[in-house]
Amino acid sequence: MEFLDLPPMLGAAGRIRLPGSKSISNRVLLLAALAEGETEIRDLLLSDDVERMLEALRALGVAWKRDGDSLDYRVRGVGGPFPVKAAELFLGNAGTAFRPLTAALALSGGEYRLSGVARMHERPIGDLVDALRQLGADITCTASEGYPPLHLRPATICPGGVVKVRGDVSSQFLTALLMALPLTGVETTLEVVGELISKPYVRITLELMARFGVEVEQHGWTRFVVPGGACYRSPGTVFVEGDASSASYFLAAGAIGGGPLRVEGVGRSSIQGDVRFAEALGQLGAKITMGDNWIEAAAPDGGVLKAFDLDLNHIPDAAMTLAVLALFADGPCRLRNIASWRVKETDRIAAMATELRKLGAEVEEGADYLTVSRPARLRPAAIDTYDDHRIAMCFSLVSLGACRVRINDPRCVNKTFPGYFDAFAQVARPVPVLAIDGPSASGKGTVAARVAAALGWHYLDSGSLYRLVALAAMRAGVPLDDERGVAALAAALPASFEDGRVLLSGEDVTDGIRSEACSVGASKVAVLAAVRAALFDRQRDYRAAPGLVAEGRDMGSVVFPDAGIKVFLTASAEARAERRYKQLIEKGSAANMESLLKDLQERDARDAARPVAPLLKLPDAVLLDTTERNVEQAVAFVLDLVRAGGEAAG
Ligand SMILES: Nc1ncnc2c1ncn2[C@@H]1O[C@H](COP(=O)(O)OP(=O)(O)OP(=O)(O)O)[C@@H](O)[C@H]1O
Ligand SMILES: Nc1ccn([C@H]2C[C@H](O)[C@@H](COP(=O)(O)O)O2)c(=O)n1
Repeated sequence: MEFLDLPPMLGAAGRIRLPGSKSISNRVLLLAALAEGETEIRDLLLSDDVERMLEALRALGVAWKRDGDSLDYRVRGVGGPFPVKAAELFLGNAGTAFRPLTAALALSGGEYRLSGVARMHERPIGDLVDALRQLGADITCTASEGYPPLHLRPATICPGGVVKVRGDVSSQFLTALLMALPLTGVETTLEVVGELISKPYVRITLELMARFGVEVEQHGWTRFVVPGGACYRSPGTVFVEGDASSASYFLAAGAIGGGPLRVEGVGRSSIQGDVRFAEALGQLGAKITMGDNWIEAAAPDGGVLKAFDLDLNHIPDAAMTLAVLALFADGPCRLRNIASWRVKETDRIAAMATELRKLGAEVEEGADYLTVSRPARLRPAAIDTYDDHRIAMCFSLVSLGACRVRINDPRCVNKTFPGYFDAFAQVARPVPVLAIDGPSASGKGTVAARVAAALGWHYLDSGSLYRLVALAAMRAGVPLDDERGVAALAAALPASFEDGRVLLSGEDVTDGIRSEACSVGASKVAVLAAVRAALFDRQRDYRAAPGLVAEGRDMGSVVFPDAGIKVFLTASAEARAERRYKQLIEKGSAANMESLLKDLQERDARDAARPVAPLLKLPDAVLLDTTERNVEQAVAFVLDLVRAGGEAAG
């Protein structure tokens, strides 16, 4: 499974230009296709769901053209029902394509088969099918009644009168009927049965239909009269707003990551309901400012968001972002009236509850609500994303809680925001890491500890972990080449570090792990892949604000490959043996230069030749050879490098 590891972040600020709105893009494409005349669509969203709509339109006889590599498209409308009367359409998991196309095709007098991915076939469409059958449409649910795939056959459509449609499962059913009914040319009334959910999305539909020349008479949220004799006409050019649901992740990042963080492409004049996410964020204490086409968020005074209890029926998609923000609030939070989450890309109530719990949150899940209580400390976790773009995007925010997080299958964001993680990386500042790797006795430990002290950063001596594992194995009588046995010890290593002392099960072993037996043992257990894997997360947990200096053999290559500065610190084998010799003599231990040099060369060879995480100088590491440099000079060199942002050369 592909995954993306996000390190803990220090904060987030900056500006993001949002991709186009998915809801507007797919509605405008369909309206432009059914309209008379050519429509120029600017800033269309480029994503999987929009691709599905574009492919379907082409298969249905609608000519469209992209202007070079831009986000601008020209659609030549067919001025009525689709001209192609037989087609098989695969619509992935795009609800905004599947539902409206079902309605438009049911009224187009052809034979069509519509299918999608497995999850699409679990998402209900029965309410829309029932409504279309009232008009005379011939629709068969080929696998299971009420669910895709669908088979549509030519039928005698009898428009006019009143068509009833349920509005309490998905507002897309009403949207689909509203957009398709002008194809009949006959005035028809839609009556909503049950409480209409996600009303702002219906508002987008009505607003866009009006731009294409069809004004629907609206009676509250229960009756909609689609006029007779009306047909869609191209308005010429349509600009697609930025996606307000996508804006939610960045506004949230500004609120928990300090900010200010500005999103461009949506604002006060937006027709998307999800701009009201900003209002909700304001209720949590975030500082929100807004212009016609932008919104900016910054952390509340005091830095902590207020706990909330909100009805989120009007912003079901952006509400997922609030579920993650509950991890940053000062008390238990409740998200109410979100039953529609159950029939989205996945059962989002169940999925969010499961993933929030992995982070240590206490979550209560109801039919249409979630309550979330943050843990005292977030626990790093691998988040499953259920092929749901919004789960991937909203859980990226966890990294702003001083917590590393793994996002499994991160490409699922392609559904609506293919460049999401690049955009997130533009505004989120990771906790910096300085990685110092090099051979034994090169001076890494001495230099790293001094640099860390000078910067006020944390310090990781990764070699001491391998030394501790070797010591624990020798004490437990586990052979050093017993990979499973040693890895089991490494996974549960009862080690701690206090004021420069190293403790194993509470016993001070600071000097003990520096013995030659432990040095040789460490280099033996370090070749075992399972041991390295067992220590991997433990090392990554050292990354904490304000920064980390990590030293060892694979800090820059494996444990912190995204380290901002990488140093390869070395010295000639003779210089290193001499330093080790002096070190031992000063401690009152016996030492022999010749055997020290031989041991060191053997260990160098073992560290460099092992197949897992071998010691090597990475192309992006700065070489620091200390053969002719003393400790102070080496420390000054590294500090200069940090101050220059890692650009100086060795
Ligand atoms: N540039 C230097 N010049 C002279 N002596 C140095 C220099 N750097 C470190 N030393 C000395 O060399 C000895 C070994 O250094 P240190 O323990 O920091 O190396 P190391 O690379 O961390 O070793 P190991 O990998 O075995 O833990 C120490 O006594 C240290 O004071
Ligand atoms: N990241 C690391 C750190 C250390 N090792 C190995 C290499 C040595 O043989 C042993 C002890 O390390 P030292 O204290 O000398 O730095 O552990 C490693 O493989 N990877």
